[in-house]
Amino acid sequence: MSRALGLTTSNTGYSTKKVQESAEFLKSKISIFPKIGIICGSGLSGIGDLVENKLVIKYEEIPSFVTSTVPGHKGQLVFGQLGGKDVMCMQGRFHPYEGYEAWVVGFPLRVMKLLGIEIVLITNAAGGINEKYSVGDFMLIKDHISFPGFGGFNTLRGHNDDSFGPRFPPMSDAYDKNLRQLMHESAKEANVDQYMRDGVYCQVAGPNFETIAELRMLRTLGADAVGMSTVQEVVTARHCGIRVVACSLVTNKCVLDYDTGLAPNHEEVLQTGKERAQAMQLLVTCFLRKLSLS
Ligand SMILES: O=P(O)(O)O[C@@H]1C[C@H](O)[C@@H](CO)O1
Ligand code: HPA
Repeated sequence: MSRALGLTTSNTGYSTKKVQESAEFLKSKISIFPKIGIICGSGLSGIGDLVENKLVIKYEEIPSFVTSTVPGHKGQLVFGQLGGKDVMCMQGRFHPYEGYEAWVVGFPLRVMKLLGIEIVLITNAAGGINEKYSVGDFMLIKDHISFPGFGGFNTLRGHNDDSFGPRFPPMSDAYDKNLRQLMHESAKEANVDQYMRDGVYCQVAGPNFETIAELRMLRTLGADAVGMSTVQEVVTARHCGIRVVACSLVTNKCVLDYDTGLAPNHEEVLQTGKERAQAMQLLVTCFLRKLSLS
């Protein structure tokens, strides 16, 4: 708070009390406490459908949770087992373009932290900028560029709760090296390594898809794929010490040339998700099987 001028910060961001209320509610419903969180991207909610011995909790039942408004995002938490591990799976995420503040988008990660989650596996649908990428490829995220973040739309903006993490957390180690290595090994085992890329994910605010000039700029800046999510989740997770592994499904090729007549659309994104659902599920399941927890 800036009291000297009689001012207060306009947005204090996370309310620890609200995070605790959500976590307490969930603790009252579950009997097994998973160490792994999963976030399903657009069209990828099938990962959550595979969870065994499911306990499903709708977002609207959870205190202080908002709802998913985007087709392809079911808006529910699934607790159970996948790949032999206890997991907590978000079937549906929150995006800035839905009108949610950045801290609201990151909120579930703080709830995960209070529930004891140590690793989060994040998936998303993204447009392929790198010309070597094909529709249906997976891109293991090695780093990110956040346009909303540069613009001040940062999940950590406002009051810092030191009990979660430091005011100025590093992001140079955002994507865990060992988990990425394990994901590559899992891709080999799942026989999908021929589709596996390593790349830089760029988050834009959306909801419109990018112009050709914007995409050319992103390509020049080193982005391999572009999407409208993930970064607020990653930053919130890393701030409170949750390890992150994140994988994009390239659902469409970005249109980088004029006069092609091509235009991306959400139906195409969901369709690719459907077509590659099984491969993604296999990859995730293999990864979970190989993962050893402390
Ligand atoms: O939630 P993700 O990032 O997987 O969804 C992407 C970005 C937009 O929400 C949508 C565009 O089709 O897919
Ligand atoms: N741009 C931004 N977000 C996306 C895209 C895209 O081309 N495809 C899926 N999500």
